[in-house]
Amino acid sequence: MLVSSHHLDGDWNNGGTGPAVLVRNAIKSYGTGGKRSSVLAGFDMNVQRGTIYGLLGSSGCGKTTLLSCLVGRRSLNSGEVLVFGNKPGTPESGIPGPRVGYMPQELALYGDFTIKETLQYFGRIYSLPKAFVKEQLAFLSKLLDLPPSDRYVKTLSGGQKRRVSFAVALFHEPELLILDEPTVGVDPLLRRSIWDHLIRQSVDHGKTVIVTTHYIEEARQANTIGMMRSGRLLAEQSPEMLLSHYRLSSLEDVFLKLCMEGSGNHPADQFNEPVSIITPSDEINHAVGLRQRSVEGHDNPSFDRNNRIDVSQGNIDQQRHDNCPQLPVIHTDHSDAADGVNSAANCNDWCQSTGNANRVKQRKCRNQAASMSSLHRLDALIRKNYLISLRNIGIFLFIYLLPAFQATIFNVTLGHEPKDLKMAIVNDEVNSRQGQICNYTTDCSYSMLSCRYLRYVNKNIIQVPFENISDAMEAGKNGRVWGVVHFGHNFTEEFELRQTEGDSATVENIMRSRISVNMDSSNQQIDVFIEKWLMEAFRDFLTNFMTSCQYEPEAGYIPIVFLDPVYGKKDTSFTEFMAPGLIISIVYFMAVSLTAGVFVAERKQGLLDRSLVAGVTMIEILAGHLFNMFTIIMGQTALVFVCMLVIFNIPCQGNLALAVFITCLQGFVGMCFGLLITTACDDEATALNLSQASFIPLLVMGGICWPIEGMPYYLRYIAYSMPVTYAIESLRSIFSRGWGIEEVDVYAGILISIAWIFVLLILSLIVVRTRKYSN
Ligand SMILES: Nc1ncnc2c1ncn2[C@@H]1O[C@H](COP(=O)(O)OP(=O)(O)OP(=O)(O)O)[C@@H](O)[C@H]1O
Repeated sequence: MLVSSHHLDGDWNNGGTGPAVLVRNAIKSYGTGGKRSSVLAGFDMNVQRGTIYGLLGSSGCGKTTLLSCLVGRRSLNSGEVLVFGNKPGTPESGIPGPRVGYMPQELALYGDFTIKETLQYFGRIYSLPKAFVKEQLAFLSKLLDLPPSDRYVKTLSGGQKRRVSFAVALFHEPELLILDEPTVGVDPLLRRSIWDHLIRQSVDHGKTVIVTTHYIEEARQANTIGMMRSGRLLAEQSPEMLLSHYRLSSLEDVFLKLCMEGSGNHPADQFNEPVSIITPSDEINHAVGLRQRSVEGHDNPSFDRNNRIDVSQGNIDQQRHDNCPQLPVIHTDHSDAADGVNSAANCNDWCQSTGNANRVKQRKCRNQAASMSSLHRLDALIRKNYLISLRNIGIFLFIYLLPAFQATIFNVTLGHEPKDLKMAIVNDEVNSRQGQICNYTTDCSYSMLSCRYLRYVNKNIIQVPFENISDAMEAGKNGRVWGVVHFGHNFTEEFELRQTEGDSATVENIMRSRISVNMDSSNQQIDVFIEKWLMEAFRDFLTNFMTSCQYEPEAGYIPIVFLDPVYGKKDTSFTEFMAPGLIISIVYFMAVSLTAGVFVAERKQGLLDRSLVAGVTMIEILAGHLFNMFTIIMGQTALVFVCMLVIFNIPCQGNLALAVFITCLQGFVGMCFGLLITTACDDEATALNLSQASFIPLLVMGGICWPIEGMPYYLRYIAYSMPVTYAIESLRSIFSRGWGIEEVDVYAGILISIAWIFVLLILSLIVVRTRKYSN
């Protein structure tokens, strides 16, 4: 193969003379079983420090896959990747982290940020000083011809967005730049400017650059070119050597020739000797000239800003900088962040001890130390989340107010008595054909008692008189009335006989003294209400009649009486029964869907990959979201309680603070469940579907709208194993019984909610640790 003569066991720790990146026999495939597709098939690569490496290959040959393995976002199936002598992803490698600047192929920017805010976000992630951020912003704006920094990213053209994306990769001046097609959509002048910058970064500052490009000819400006096909390296040499060896004038022709020579499987192994440099185009002349001038000094004022400092200290500083991250790292069993801090602290000590660090080097050391701080990154993430919320203030307010709005809808619509229910009344006691009308008596006379009874029927029932039972039944069948109430011809006489006969009343007498009702029982709730009202009407009628006859009012009524309730009040409304369940379910489900949606949206927006490569851990990203969600849940809970208790007067007999606490806990349970969904799902739709799928089972089985005692026994076990069930019982006990935390029904809800939070968090962490996330 046409390769330069570096060895696998390069001198990694001799002050930075070993290869920056080394890949050996890399194998990577996607999918499993029959769907398995091989992307890297024994790929080798050797990138020297302080050089530019142009990686060329046809679309889909695995370039992006390789780069994602270099930045620690993916891992190989087998083979070895070493970056600065360490495996990416290990704490000692510093990658992901500030040592690498990554420009992914996707834009990986927040549309809602301005250019300035985008760079400020990364400034915070890397803990860069404000003055440096400002300086870099001005410098990169000029270099990359960026639009005004207060322009929102979403309003930029495709090319402008790519330049902003490029600026992000360059921003913290990393040791290793990994750029996936940085010059796509960039005009030729700007492209030259970008390459000039890359060359200066490599020559003057010893930065290593790996760049993929589809513009094969622009790769002539690289020190080394790696030509790749079908997951293998066809050649790895300087562009000049490639051109001269094949005696061709363009790299494109070389690539074609290489592909044809061995169909990508038999690289030109025969060639190993250096050959004379051919520089046929102006571009190459320019590039070579630039490299030359860069070594000697500077000719481009736009780069003099901080390069002068580095050039003066050139090699010494570079060696120190290279050494920094390779200082011994204290290995602990703590988190990545802790390891990172140790590593950074060692570096910082070393840098300070030299006593010779110039401004730039001090900054780098400081950056490296501080950027490892998890708190800084968390701060950056939390600010970013709030900024995004503010940028979408309409949606944000909607989210904040939605639970209160839902609670309002619940109170306005549910639990009220149905009104204007038509009932057919067939009263054969009153012969209207003969001009008879109801005689409403109030004394003790047994006269037209049917009419007297009907006066006590609840006003929510509209009495519709019918001549005969068949017409009334027909109206019932047609849905014009909810039922038929029928009094026989001699209802009053039969009723009187039954009263006087008492226990000796005959069956015929009993049958004829009844008020018979046929209900349309298709609507259970209406059926229950009408039945209740007709029964109540009879009780009131009888009480009135007995009183007027100076009998004991309750003498003729069924001998069961409901006295004052132990807890609550008589006729507790359905609204009051449902309120605790509703409060919990609203807060819980808002938390589930918000958390599930927000993180997947973050992945979709694209900055996730970039943040992760910058050294932000998945746990920090999740913690940032949880912090933002926490404030939202607190606000939502407060608004729901105000709505329920103050506006709609739902009574709370117990400790309000305890009720709010349990509700907030349930919000956190929902948040953790959302977190689990979000960590397990790859796309927004699946995450939202999953969160919605959990809605109905919880609603019907959590005891929100139906008592758990009404469920089959086997279902009760499932119901009680749900996260909301005990909390709803707790809240109900506080609301209607006024119970405190000493009661088992109340503290069970608290303890079980806390247990759920832990279980869901641990499951989420397990998923996070076992998965690699990408946009
Ligand atoms: N997550 C994935 N799951 C399955 N296949 C994938 C995945 N990512 C990439 N691939 C496949 O792997 C192959 C290599 O993809 P990769 O993105 O690395 O190519 P590339 O060389 O960067 O292409 P381009 O130049 O067009 O960006 C492609 O066939 C692609 O479809």
